[in-house]
Amino acid sequence: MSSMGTPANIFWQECSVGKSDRQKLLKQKGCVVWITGLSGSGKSTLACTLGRELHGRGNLAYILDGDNLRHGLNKDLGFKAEDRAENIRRVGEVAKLFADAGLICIASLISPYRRDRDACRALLPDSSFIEVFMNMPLELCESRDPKGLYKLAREGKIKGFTGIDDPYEPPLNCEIELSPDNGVCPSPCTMAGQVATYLEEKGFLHDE
Ligand SMILES: Nc1ncnc2c1ncn2[C@@H]1O[C@H](COP(=O)(O)OS(=O)(=O)O)[C@@H](OP(=O)(O)O)[C@H]1O
Ligand SMILES: Nc1ncnc2c1ncn2[C@@H]1O[C@H](COP(=O)(O)OP(=O)(O)O)[C@@H](O)[C@H]1O
Repeated sequence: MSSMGTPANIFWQECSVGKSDRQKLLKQKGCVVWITGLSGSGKSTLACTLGRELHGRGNLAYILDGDNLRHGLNKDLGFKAEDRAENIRRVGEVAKLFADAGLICIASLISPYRRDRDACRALLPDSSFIEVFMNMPLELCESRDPKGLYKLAREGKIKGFTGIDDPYEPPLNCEIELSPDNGVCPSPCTMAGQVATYLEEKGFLHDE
């Protein structure tokens, strides 16, 4: 069996209830909000705050958080480039299913490689993959260090830590870039509001 392309002797099964029917039911359009950035840049905080904001507006959203998925679906994966690529590929496929279900899927992962993120983008229909770049300086992320992982990485106790001795490739053409304003990081509510406004303006929060 090949790991690429369409497997032999496998046929696509169509069903009578489709994505547009589900979107009408939910009164919204399925999409993927993909939050990328360094550890400690605020990805999970933004994902949760945005999830809460959308819930308050009556929209159905679901969060796929890298840390959480590594407890189950991706528990067999580590942090080598191939493992990160497989991690992102699986989450991209799951996110695609959630979007097809009609949900606003919020994926929050470091996803350090541009190629892996672009492969996820290519899975989604036009403009329904919204890449949000948490463009926070390494010094800020490291000063937060809520899990103590930067400290361990600096001490050489974790090898291949993103931003320390492993790469992070910033997006070249993301839909939304969030960064400090005059050296101050905007509040989670402000940033979630900015993403929600984008979704509203692009028509994802309604079905018409
Ligand atoms: N080596 C190394 N590099 C980066 N991060 C590490 C590493 N080891 C463990 N962790 C913890 O794993 C969380 C990142 O998981 P992700 O699935 O988002 O990573 S990736 O997208 O596959 O790169 C990440 O969570 P966040 O801090 O929320 O980003 C870390 O807590
Ligand atoms: N906008 C923000 N302003 C101030 N502190 C923040 C903000 N967003 C997140 N934080 C704090 O920074 C730390 C890392 O945030 P987190 O969401 O866990 O980042 P990530 O998921 O990217 O690792 C946490 O302690 C969190 O409370």
